[in-house]
Amino acid sequence: MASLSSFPFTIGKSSKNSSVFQRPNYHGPRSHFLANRLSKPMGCVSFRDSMPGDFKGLMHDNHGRLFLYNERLVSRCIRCSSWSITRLRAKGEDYTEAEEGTESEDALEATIEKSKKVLAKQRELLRQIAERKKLVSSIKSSIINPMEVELSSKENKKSSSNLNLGSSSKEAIPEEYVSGTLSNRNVNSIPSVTPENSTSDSGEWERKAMRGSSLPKVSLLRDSSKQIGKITKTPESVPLYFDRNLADGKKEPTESLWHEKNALDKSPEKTEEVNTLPAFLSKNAKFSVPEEVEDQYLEESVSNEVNDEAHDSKQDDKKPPPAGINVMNVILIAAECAPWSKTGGLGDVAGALPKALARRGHRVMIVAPRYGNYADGQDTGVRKRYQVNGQDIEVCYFQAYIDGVDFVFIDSCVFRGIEKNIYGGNWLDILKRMVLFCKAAVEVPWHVPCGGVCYGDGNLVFIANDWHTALLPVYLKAYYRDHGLMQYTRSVLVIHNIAHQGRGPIDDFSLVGLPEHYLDFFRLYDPVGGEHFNIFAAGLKAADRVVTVSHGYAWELKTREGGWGLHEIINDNDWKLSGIVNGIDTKDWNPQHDVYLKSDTYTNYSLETLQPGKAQCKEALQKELGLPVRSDVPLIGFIGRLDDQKGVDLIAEAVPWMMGQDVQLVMLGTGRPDLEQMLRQFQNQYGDKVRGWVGFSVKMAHRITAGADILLMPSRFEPCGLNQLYAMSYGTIPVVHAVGGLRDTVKPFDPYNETGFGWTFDRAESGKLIHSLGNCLLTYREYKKSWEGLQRRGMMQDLSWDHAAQKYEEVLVAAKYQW
Ligand SMILES: Nc1ncnc2c1ncn2[C@@H]1O[C@H](COP(=O)(O)OP(=O)(O)O[C@H]2O[C@H](CO)[C@@H](O)[C@H](O)[C@H]2O)[C@@H](O)[C@H]1O
Repeated sequence: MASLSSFPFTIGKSSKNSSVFQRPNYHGPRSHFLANRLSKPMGCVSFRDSMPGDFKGLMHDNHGRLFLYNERLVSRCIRCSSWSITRLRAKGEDYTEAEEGTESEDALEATIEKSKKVLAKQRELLRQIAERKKLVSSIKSSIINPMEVELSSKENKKSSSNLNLGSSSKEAIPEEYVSGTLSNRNVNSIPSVTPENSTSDSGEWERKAMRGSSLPKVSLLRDSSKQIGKITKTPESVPLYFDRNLADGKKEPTESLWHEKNALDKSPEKTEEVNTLPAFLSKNAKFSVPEEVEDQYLEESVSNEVNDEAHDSKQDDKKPPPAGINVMNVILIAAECAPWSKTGGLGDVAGALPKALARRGHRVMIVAPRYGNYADGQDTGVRKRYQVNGQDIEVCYFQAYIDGVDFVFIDSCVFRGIEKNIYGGNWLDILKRMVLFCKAAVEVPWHVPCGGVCYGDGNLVFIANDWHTALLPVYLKAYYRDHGLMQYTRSVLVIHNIAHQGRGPIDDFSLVGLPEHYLDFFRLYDPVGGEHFNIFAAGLKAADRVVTVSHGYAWELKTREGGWGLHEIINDNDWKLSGIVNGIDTKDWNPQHDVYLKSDTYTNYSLETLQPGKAQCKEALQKELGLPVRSDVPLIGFIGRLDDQKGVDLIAEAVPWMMGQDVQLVMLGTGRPDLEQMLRQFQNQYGDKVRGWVGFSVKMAHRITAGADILLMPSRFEPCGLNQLYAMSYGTIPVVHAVGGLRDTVKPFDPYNETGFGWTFDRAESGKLIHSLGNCLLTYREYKKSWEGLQRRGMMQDLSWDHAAQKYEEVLVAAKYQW
């Protein structure tokens, strides 16, 4: 750290406006409870985006505790993590008394000296604690050993009677424990796993513990009497709940089924009350925290700090994660998550963004409903009950750790069996499902141990998605932050599609279980709906930050046409809105590895094998769909929901023209019955040229993307659009309406400079579509080199989530420091 004396400043009086930067300086028990939920020291902290302009370029040490910037000394209270800022005075600078006080130069120097001593003492104390922790750790390992030793070999029996402290105890430890090979073989027999066993930073040990799925889930909670979430059964011992009604084929939870199922849920033998905090729905719930819980958090926090200190030297030679000092705990919640549940782009994003954030070093969880009996995910044994419209509904939590991400699936009778129709049922059914989901999701960081440890609320940010989960930021605020809890937890709401808002009559407010004064968050008037209840509106107001999925759409949302009645709220909250273009999951959507191209004469291909590979896929697609197998005919594809948004009617209007061309057209989609019928009709009418596949088939979507030459996306509006991104990465040329994310991502072809990725048209009209498609077909037929150039440029783009994840991180950090 830069020495204080090397700076040309002396300490002056605290700046009057410093309070704007200060978190409340609590020192009572509650505040420690909260402060310690900051989980671990934040490391060095940059305020770039969150501090006012004059704080840019903050200088700081490596542990986030003391910073010097311009004329201010910024320090962080180690006990409660609050910040304080002290104005420094430049040497020789003359301040008036009224402004800066009258401290003498000597007194100020003395203060600096005193601060230095305090810091040195703190360091020394931390060092000592680290030493002791190491000692305790080695004692614990020695205690574990004898149990294993008895099981494994008589030879090592000696060691159990020979427990020594410090280095000598190491001799008693069989080699396998020291080298760490134990975890692969006998992990179930370890009575407890503690952070002290780890050799890396606390974030890392949490992740490592999570990988060992066979570890007893509660073993990391040190003292069962102090556990926050007491789990009384191991996952294996909890019977899976099987709903006969659903097995019998009753799929959609109707109003009566809703009641019926809850009656089942209430059966005493199935109910397993979990003693957890906070339980805001319990009648006796009080927003207070028992002493012992606070103690535990205090202990854990100190332990984390100590571990961090102790491991500093080891970390030095490790490559830090890209997120560096900005590493956070992130919980993304979404109504769908690919590959388990998907009706469109939201599922793709929920399945991929968390992984990209995890690659940057964040601890990331995705929470989604458990619609089916997913093979992935173990029952954590945690049971909770929530009130929804006067009914008491039980949920349980399943958990899996995949690709560095914790997947938590919320299981309840109201979600089960609707994986093919996740937004099915009437408005009230859907609303109740989302209320239940959001109430359960906001408590996940308290109840669901991932790798043995709950996320807690420190350094935590929720990412909610679309109206289905827009209640979460509201619950976070109403149930917690308004009561002084979860003060350091933030929420970000992502707009994937503003056209769906969760609208209902104003009376529906009574269903969401919020205090009366929250009605104004939901109340909205617009000429279409009149005065109504609007969930998206409430989420936009309550969230700390709002993201939408492209820059173009961020702009459109603020217009009367693009905001769908919410433009005024969005304009009012413009300061917290960012546009971030989606990425694609390059594991799933990659022509080189695509699993759906490995059979039925399809083939994987790359930039190097583009021509033969794509030609083979085209031939395979034509065969599979029963179209004439011809390599010279341009094959045009469309994939998407059959509704107004996707501009299917524009394609319909263009079909007669298209059929006059030598082309083939393949359309895959599901949605509005009249549009589905239209697809069937085209196929009947133009059997040798058109195939209309009505249904949802991920396999066909991949195969069309690979086998088609051209992808049509005449969307009337498109927040981002993923199909054009998939198409470009498969060497398929997009022809799109230049709107929202389509305009952002498809740079029009410039034949003079041989740049661009496809064709765009500027108005959602069939004539414009025909014009662009005509130029595209001409290039396909007459300018083979240009065509190949278009394909190659598209494939060479980095469309992965990594770039977008970095942008999300900036938003998360901005939210974190927003007070
Ligand atoms: N019948 C079918 N069979 C198989 N797969 C099908 C299918 N119909 C659609 N799909 C798949 O669903 C996804 C649709 O993604 P989009 O981005 O086009 O859609 P959507 O409008 O749902 O999402 C909203 O959210 C996303 C994510 O932010 C935004 O990109 C988008 O603009 C916004 O409207 C793609 O993976 C596509 O292949």
